[in-house]
Amino acid sequence: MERGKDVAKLVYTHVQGGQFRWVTVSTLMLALGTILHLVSPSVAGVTPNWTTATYCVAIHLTRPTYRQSVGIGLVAALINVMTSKSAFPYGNLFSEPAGALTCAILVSLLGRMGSFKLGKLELLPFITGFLSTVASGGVFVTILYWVLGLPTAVYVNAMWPMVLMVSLCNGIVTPLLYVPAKHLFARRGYVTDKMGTTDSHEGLIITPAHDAKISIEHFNYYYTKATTPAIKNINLQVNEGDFLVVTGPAGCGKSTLCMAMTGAVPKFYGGRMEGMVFVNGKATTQVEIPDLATEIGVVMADYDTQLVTMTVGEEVAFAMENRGYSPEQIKERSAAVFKQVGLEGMEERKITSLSGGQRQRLAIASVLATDPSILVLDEPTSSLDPEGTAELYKLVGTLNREHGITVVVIDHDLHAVLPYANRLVLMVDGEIRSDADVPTTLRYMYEHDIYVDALPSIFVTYLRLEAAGYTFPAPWLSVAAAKKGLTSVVH
Ligand SMILES: Nc1ncnc2c1ncn2[C@@H]1O[C@H](COP(=O)(O)OP(=O)(O)OP(=O)(O)O)[C@@H](O)[C@H]1O
Repeated sequence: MERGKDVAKLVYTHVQGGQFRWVTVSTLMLALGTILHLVSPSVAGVTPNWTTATYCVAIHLTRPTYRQSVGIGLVAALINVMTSKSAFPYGNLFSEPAGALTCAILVSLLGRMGSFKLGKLELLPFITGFLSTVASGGVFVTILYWVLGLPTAVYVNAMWPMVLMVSLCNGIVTPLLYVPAKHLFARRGYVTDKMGTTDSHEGLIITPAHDAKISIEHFNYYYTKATTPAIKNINLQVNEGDFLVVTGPAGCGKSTLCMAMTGAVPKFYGGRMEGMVFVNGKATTQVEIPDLATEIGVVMADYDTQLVTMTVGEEVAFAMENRGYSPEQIKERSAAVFKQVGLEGMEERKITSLSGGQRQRLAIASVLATDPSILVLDEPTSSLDPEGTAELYKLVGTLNREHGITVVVIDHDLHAVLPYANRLVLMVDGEIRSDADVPTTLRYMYEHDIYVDALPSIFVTYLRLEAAGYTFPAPWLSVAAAKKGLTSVVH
């Protein structure tokens, strides 16, 4: 274990696609393999085993675990069984997992021994393409020999030579597929140009400098392939009980900051991160995204995409089932959460029959189900009408004040949310320009002419009257505050 790592010097690079990268890449490669398998002609009865060649490429590029590799092999086997014209294709169910496992073992063992190169040519895809096909073909013909009771002479003199010929073909086609696939996926950010450059913070002890619910320290972030950072040197602490609003012009980095709080930046989006984001004292690079979700619940602007079941009750239960709650716990917690968000009695309703505002509440209920202490809402009102917006923020304000949930809201539309906020952060071009109480940041925006369109008109009126020489006991963030202020002047 390394101790005392300076957070300002931490760097973490990650490839895009996170923990599901191997699924994406192997699915695309197997789809290509299936097409090639269906269209490629055979020369003198010999054709490459395209399925094996394509999953070898996927395993090379993403380096899945042995178990994941066997899974890739099983998917390949099912494709082969379904597309095969052979009388007994079921041997594939054993042969393809064996081929995929052989490839994974070779990539892992030989990869550790360094790069095998002949000039610029990488030899590893040739070796794995050949030997994985020997393994998979060998298992396949051996099963065929046993099941069909074929003569040993046929097995030795016809089947094995055929396996070796196909393996040789695969030794040639695997590198031919590997090179363009590597460049293509690297261009999309799914694999790094140099395999093995993904950093790991495993084993490091990384501690926050601040005792906050969320502590963002010396944080810079570059999206994959970006040359300029989307987030620049951010230091921000969200304290327990805060209702923090983050605002700023389009493209200033608000959503990126929000995703960094959930660990999705950089663990899902990939890219390069400097510094650290801590949630409840844990470095986000050292916690898996689903584990972080029990501490920090996130509702996105397109909240409908977060709803995956048919009924309201199932939606909230689903979140808890995934976290291993017992049926009794699910019942008890569901009732509490529906009460919190004001959806009691709607458990049996179809989600499609709910209004936009109700679906938004349901999305909040399902993230609250696992009892996170922090709630992050990224532009939650973008598809709500003014009434729905007001109701939503009333609910979030109650969750904050009465249930002690720390809240971070990202929004353009400030007038509805600010009456509940205790802090307002202004971001411009990836940087924080103001982090203060609400009136101070609003005044900063007005005086520096930054994003003034978002200023609540009541506050602008207050500032104009103040500039004209009137003084009021408190700034105006609501009509009620303005009435109070005006009354104090008149009387
Ligand atoms: N997946 C991505 N890949 C590459 N660049 C991205 C990606 N998402 C955002 N960016 C870039 O990062 C910068 C910050 O974007 P972000 O979405 O965080 O801003 P925002 O303030 O939330 O914008 P908006 O208010 O329009 O939602 C922008 O320049 C954007 O183009």
